[in-house]
Amino acid sequence: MVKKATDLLSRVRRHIPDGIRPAFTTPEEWHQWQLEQGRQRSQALARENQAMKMQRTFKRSGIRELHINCSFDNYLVECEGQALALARARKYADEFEGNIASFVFSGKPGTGKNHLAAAICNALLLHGKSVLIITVADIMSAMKGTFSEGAETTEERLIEDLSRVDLLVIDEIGVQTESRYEKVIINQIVDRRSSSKRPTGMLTNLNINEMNQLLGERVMDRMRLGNSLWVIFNWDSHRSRVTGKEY
Ligand SMILES: Nc1ncnc2c1ncn2[C@@H]1O[C@H](COP(=O)(O)OP(=O)(O)OP(=O)(O)O)[C@@H](O)[C@H]1O
Repeated sequence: MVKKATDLLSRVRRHIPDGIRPAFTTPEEWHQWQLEQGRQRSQALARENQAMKMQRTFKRSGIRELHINCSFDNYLVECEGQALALARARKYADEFEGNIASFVFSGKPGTGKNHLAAAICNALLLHGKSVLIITVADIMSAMKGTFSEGAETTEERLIEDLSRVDLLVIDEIGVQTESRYEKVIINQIVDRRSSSKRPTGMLTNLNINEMNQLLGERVMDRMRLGNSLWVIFNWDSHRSRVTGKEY
């Protein structure tokens, strides 16, 4: 078997142009290469299954329609704050691999918090990561749905699913009326994600003190793990200029 593989490899090698380095040169390297390919394929499949499950549960994929084409390149910079927010978001995406740092984008409506969060997620998707941007309201209605008769999933499984996405961005923190259940669920998600070294993004109109008050010190402390990113979006809303046809 090894001899056959060696013969085949030496025949193949004769046809490889000079200067091209093959992925494997010995039967052992070939075997390792095949194992690695298999591992990558099964990871891709698991990711795809998870994305489909998310789509079924939340009735949509990781990024909402309006933000599906948001990128770093189509974020307009007209003030220093925007330039800094853009640079920091871009750096966050570049340094995502193996990083446990979470981020909080806080500030006025329409300033591009979702835009830059979607740009981060779109960049990560290109690198095969799983992402989900979801509002607190959507999380809560999915959670409440698990209590109804014949529900496909359980509260525990839903929390587990939300904890496994490579980057989960929770939007509209502080929009809902404050409820104890909501606080407990966010606490559990952030806790589980941080203990499995997965970062969480948060988008909010609240300031840091209000976030501390709403979510509690436990959650906010976990959000500060590692080299976490906090950006304040304090310029004017861009919404009146959106036509829906720009990208
Ligand atoms: N600097 C910008 N360049 C280009 N488009 C922008 C910029 N800022 C915001 N937008 C666009 O304006 C719209 C509103 O922005 P976005 O949804 O990111 O706001 P937000 O800060 O998340 O607001 P809210 O707090 O109300 O959820 C989006 O369509 C977004 O793509």
